Amino acid sequence: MKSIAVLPQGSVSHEALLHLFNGEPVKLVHHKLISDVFLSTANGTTDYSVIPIENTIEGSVSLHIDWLINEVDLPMQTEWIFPSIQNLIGNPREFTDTDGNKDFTKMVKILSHPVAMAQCMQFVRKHAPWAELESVGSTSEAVEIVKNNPGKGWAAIGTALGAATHGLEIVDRQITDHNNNYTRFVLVGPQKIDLPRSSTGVKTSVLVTLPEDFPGALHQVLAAFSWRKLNLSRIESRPTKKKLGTYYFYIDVLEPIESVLLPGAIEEISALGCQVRILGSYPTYTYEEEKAEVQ
Ligand SMILES: O=C(O)C(=O)C[C@]1(C(=O)O)C=C[C@@H](O)C=C1
Repeated sequence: MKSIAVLPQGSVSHEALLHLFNGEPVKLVHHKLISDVFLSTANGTTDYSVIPIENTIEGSVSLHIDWLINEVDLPMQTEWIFPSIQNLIGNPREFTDTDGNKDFTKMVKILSHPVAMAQCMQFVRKHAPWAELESVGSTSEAVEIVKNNPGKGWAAIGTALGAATHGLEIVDRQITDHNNNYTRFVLVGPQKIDLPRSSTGVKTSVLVTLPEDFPGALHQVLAAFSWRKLNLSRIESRPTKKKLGTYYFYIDVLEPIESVLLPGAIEEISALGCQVRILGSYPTYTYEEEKAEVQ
């Protein structure tokens, strides 16, 4: 049975993983921090790690992309999209007035994962702008902390599964600022994986470092893809962390690495003096509702 490292039970990552495996038995190894999720597969304890890398509202989860680039050498083996549905979770009796109406004036503190918190900032500013905000390692850790601190006016932003896991109630349902809130997850690990569902596409993620003092280098890199009509779905720059003003370009190409034209493009880019690293070439799975909304 495959073993998979993932954030704690009831996190969005956990929900997303259950969706991807669609009932196929897997051994889950939960970790409080995403760094430990990465390290678990990097040091061989688990076969794969679940990593959130991009969100509709918040954009790239930069910390996780930086880990993939700088801290570990774990190929991406699959990518899938899953909705992040966030709720306000706590003990409703703490947030109800004497007439039984919702009353957030006693909300002292709201805890969540920083990405989940950012997805709900309009709600927070509107209903409890006075509340202290505290970031923790996952939405489910936030729920657990609230559960362990009753009567203090604390609430968590998290999933319905997180509320059920820790025996707390949903005070307000679906509080995300935009309805179409999806997260792109990747499964990283040394081995390819076969999944019990059919993929919706294939992608290759490439990391390109440009040579210094080469005017027009990025233009030439992009030209190597464009004249071959290789479709790019994302390009993003990240600091190399080695010298101020030097960047990697993270590029997603909608082709498998073994396609006819992609190896030629990579050769051409290397010949320009760029360093090229393949982060993975893998199947992608689109969430059905998201596909319908985008079309
Ligand atoms: O805290 C969680 O529940 C997570 O799975 C982490 C995470 C993230 O790192 O982006 C995953 C998806 C959500 O959109 C918000 C938080």
